[in-house]
Formats: sequence, structure tokens, C-alpha cells
Amino acid sequence: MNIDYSALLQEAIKARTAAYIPYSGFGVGAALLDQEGRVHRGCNIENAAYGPTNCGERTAIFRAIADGLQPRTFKAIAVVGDTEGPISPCGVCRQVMLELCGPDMPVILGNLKGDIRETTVGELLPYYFSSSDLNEK
Ligand SMILES: O=c1ccn([C@H]2C[C@H](O)[C@@H](CO)O2)c(=O)[nH]1
Ligand SMILES: [Zn+2]
Repeated sequence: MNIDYSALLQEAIKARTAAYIPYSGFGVGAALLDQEGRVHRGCNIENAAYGPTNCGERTAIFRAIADGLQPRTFKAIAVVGDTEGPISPCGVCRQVMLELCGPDMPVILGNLKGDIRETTVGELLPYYFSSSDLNEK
């Protein structure tokens, strides 16, 4: 069955309304689709110490994992911000998506104007470092 990416982007836009962004004012929403067709929403959550800030993508993924979903079983993630073109996930989120979603999962990037870019985790993080690079010594 084909995934309805525009519906997933709409979920990400809804998720963005919960963003806690007193410092940047830049809200990000994410919607992670699981195998059962359920959507796990995430938003960015900032902190006065800046470093503890959690991005929208990671909030959605960590939330789903904490709810008992198995890593690398997800179908797609949509991410939205108020950007000129489709939003671009940060490097930390790319590495976390690689670990918990796998390189082949579709990533749907959007903005509030309706621009869309369809890519994958592996395309976003070429030459990635993963568990297969760890050698027992
Ligand atoms: O893809 C992105 C890019 C940025 N941010 C957040 C982090 C911070 O709260 C704010 C500005 O960087 O946007 C995300 O949540 N996802
Ligand atoms: Zn990020």
C-alpha cells in the first residue's frame, strides 16, 4: 500500500504547534509512521542551557521507542519547519535516524508553503558510521 505523504506532512504541521521554542522561535514538527499505521508526533523542545534542546525529529523517534515500538520498523518520517525550502534535519538527527530508522526509510521534508522533498536516511547521511563499523577488540 502506498504511504500518504501529504497526510503525514499535515501531521507534522500539527505536531509543530506544540514546539517549546522560547529561544529560537523556530518551530519544527515531525510525524513518524509505524507499521500499524499509527503516527508518533514530535516537536522541538528547547532549553535555557541550549545544549539539552531536543529536535522535533528526535522527539518523535524517542517517543515511539519509549512507547515500545521496535527500532528500524518505521515506515517514514515527515518533518516540517517555516523554512524557505524544505527543512533540512541537523546532523545529530541524521545519525539518530540512521540508528533507529535505518538507511532505507523514506524522509519527507517540507515547509509551511507546501514545498516537499522526498529522500531517505541514507541519502541524508552518506558514508555513515553505524554498528557494523564497531569491531570487537
Ligand atoms: O531539522 C531541524 C532543525 C532544527 N531544529 C530545532 C532545534 C532548535 O530548537 C531550533 C533552531 O535550531 O530548531 C529541529 O528541531 N529540527
Ligand atoms: Zn536535529
